[in-house]
Amino acid sequence: PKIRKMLCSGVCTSTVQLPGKVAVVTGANTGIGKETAKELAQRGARVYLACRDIQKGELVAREIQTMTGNQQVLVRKLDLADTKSIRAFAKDFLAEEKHLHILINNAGVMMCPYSKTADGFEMHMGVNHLGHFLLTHLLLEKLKESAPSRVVNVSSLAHHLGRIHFHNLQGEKFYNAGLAYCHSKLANILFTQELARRLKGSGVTTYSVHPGTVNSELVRHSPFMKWMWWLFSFFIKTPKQGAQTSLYCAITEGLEILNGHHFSDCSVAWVSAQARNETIARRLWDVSCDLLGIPMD
Ligand SMILES: NC(=O)c1ccc[n+]([C@@H]2O[C@H](COP(=O)([O-])OP(=O)(O)OC[C@H]3O[C@@H](n4cnc5c(N)ncnc54)[C@H](OP(=O)(O)O)[C@@H]3O)[C@@H](O)[C@H]2O)c1
Repeated sequence: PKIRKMLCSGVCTSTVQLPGKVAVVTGANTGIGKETAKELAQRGARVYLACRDIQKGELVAREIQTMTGNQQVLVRKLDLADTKSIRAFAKDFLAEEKHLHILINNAGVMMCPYSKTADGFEMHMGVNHLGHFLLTHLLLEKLKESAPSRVVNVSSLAHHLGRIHFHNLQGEKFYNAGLAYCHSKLANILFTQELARRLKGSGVTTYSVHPGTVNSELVRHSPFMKWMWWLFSFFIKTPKQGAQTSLYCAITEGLEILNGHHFSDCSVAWVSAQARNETIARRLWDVSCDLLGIPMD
């Protein structure tokens, strides 16, 4: 238990309550996203579970409603591997809701065999980075109108192994499933830093997080990783523990001065040299806009 406590530190101790606040959590039907949504609902927020599988989402929404007594837990369809679905989600959300105070870009895929999204993007880059990039762009005005508001991008320690190869962003030339995940998690941090720079003074702040090594379904595509997760399951975080840093960045008072920073175990964490490179962050922003057909400013 002592080793586990040491490895699984970082608890969000904030007592902030969230009545009247609106939150969206992507990939909220399982793992870290589900626990993050539960924590937000527990504090009284209206929480949208943005899931690609509505049935799974409804089951979880009922579970959270029963556990927290908060009936304002809603499920909406969002498939980040399809820009049409992202646009439809945003359109309906904007029509339905007056505010958005917390956006948690949590959903993710890891170590998929080479495959493409509906729009032809490599799956890791498409879902983990481009999907959330577009979603955030579409919801940005609402976040600004609702300020103070926050965007939390769930990245990973694995970003240290990532590189942004602009000539091979779609990974077609030399595909490695493990590295493809790392590249997309690096993109999450670069996106956060560029977004923070662009949002300065708007009242919207943004953070990237490493949730820790968490026992979840993320390793579903890799039998080896599944076995490793099983072997070390006693030492790694539970999804509830994994949700703490996202929650910390979403609700902790006074965190605005750390706009754009990366967090792990509810503290500021070190990022790789490439993740600190402003030129790469700006170029990735422009390339992402170009790929998604978003006008560049
Ligand atoms: N677990 C770890 O050790 C760890 C470490 C570092 C970072 N992270 C990050 O933490 C985040 C959450 O991961 P997790 O561990 O909770 O994994 P998980 O249990 O596999 O949950 C991932 C969530 O993302 C959803 N998702 C996948 N593809 C999607 C798509 N195309 N559209 C919409 N939703 C989609 C999944 O939906 P379905 O259930 O429908 O597939 C699921 O709800 C990820 O960004 C991951 O990279 C995890």
